[in-house]
Amino acid sequence: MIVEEGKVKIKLDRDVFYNPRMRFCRDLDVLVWRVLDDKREFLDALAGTGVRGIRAKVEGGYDVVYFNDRNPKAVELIKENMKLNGIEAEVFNKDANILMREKKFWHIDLDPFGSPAEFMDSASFSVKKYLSVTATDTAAFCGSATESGLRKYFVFAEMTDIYPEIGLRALIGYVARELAKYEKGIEVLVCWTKEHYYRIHLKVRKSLRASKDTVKKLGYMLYCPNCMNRDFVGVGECFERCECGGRFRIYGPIWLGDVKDAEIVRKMLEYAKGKAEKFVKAIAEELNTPLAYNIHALSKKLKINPPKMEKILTDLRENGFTASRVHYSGTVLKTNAKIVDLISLLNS
Ligand SMILES: C[S@@+](CC[C@H](N)C(=O)[O-])C[C@H]1O[C@@H](n2cnc3c(N)ncnc32)[C@H](O)[C@@H]1O
Repeated sequence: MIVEEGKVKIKLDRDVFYNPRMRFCRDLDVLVWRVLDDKREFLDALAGTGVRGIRAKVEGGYDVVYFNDRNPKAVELIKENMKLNGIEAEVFNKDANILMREKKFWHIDLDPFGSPAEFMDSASFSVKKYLSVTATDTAAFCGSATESGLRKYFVFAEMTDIYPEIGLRALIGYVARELAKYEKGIEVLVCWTKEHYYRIHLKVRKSLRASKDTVKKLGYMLYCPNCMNRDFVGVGECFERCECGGRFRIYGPIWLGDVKDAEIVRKMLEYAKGKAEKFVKAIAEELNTPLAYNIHALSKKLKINPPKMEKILTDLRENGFTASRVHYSGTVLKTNAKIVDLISLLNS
């Protein structure tokens, strides 16, 4: 069977993984790859059918693409798919960790089954400029599988009303920590969460300065289960009890820095169409702050009917606060307002 995706054709095989549900993710990836300015080479490290690498070459504008998969059947299929799309590239049949230890790559794409953990050390060693990572074990990052998050990533989280925000930032924070071991720092170009996965695109810079700056952007969310208050502190910072008297829970480490490069997202919008345009617009309009609230969860706690999102956003802005929607939920907003200010607006 052959499927069409974007501008490419992909032959499928029942012994090689291909998920049609990730097509939208790959459509967004193509937008990112198109707007990067320094495209030297791209490693599709866990390639499956080769769809990502083929789209990186045909639609993303990469001259040199490498493919790798340890499944020999995937390697055969990648070669057939390269022919089908008229492209030439080197295809490796190795354990991705070995390949990334043997050779350094400009742009590495990691699209594993579930967790990226087993590949992060070698990818961090190898990567020179760009790193794209998928994680589908969202439960470990967002707090619904707390023990697994601790074991795999040394991230402690529990479920809160803004678990997608915390999960995505926990993944970025984890990848940043892995890179920092090799004196590499990051900037987040763009990232998103949708359905069952997180996807992050990072610019990597190798320098002591960059890695020091990156580590300074790691920290924790303080969350009071009693009153739903939340705050953020850097590593080593002191905190006190919540104003309500409740004891804070500490979730993290998570990334507290920006979650997008506005210029990259603006350029992505120039090419985005239809569903992708709507999604990228939502990312563009979202504030960079980690301070987010789920208005429905908060309204339930206050025993009031949740207001229309547009109304509460307007109220916040009219009262001098920043406010935006988020790309991953219709009931979550971001703002610089403290919970007491938000509650007083919700109650007014
Ligand atoms: C989720 S699939 C990749 C899907 C593909 N990137 C796509 O967009 O359709 C993960 C792939 O990684 C391969 N894989 C798993 N562990 C690996 C390893 N240690 N080294 C190399 N390939 C590996 C599997 O054979 C599988 O094809």
